[in-house]
Amino acid sequence: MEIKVCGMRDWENALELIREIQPDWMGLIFYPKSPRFVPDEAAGQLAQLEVRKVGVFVNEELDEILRKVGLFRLSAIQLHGKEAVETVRELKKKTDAEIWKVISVKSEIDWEAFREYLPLVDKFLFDTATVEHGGSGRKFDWKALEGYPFDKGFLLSGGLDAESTDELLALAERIPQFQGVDLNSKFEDEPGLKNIKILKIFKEKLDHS
Ligand SMILES: O=C(O)c1ccccc1NCC(=O)[C@H](O)[C@H](O)COP(=O)(O)O
Repeated sequence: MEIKVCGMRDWENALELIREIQPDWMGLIFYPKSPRFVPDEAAGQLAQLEVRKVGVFVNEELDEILRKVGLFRLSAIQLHGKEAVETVRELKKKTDAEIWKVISVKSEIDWEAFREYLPLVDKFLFDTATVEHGGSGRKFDWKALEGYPFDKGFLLSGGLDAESTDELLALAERIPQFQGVDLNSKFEDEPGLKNIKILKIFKEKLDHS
């Protein structure tokens, strides 16, 4: 199962994460209202990290997204707002980076609303719907995923913690398109600073269950 660790911004913490966990993806948040927001000044260090980086954007201008892709050497773009299909189509014409569309879940999911995104995106990512958009530390009811109708792979996020591994592995058995997890606030000592020991426990439980 793939692991994305989101909301990184501290250089030493990021180096330790890569050394100890080797995540498949590291998430950098470019939503100015987030307590995990990464400023341009951090690019000099973070762009050099030897890990695939995904930039998280909420209803951002395309030019600004593309600027960050270059500045931070992003491998993927996570669209975490209400980005319309036409916006995603325009973005896809302008970048080789992967594009991920977030599906924010309140209760039931209107799958047909996402069908048009299929040819344009590399993954979906499910998260709990909240006014802050992300990083809520809250799970949604994963029963909503049981009817997932597409072949496209997806990541799951929203309040995942070190105790979630058994349930996650059971879900992956039932839904093969479930490719990986996105870990954030439940693994933090403070916003933007991850507790590597707890992440290690999570990874070991996932690998040895
Ligand atoms: O984490 C944030 O501060 C954030 C703010 C606004 C949009 C997205 C944000 N995070 C993006 C992610 O992909 C998180 O990992 C995801 O929301 C899950 O977070 P958590 O519920 O804390 O596990």
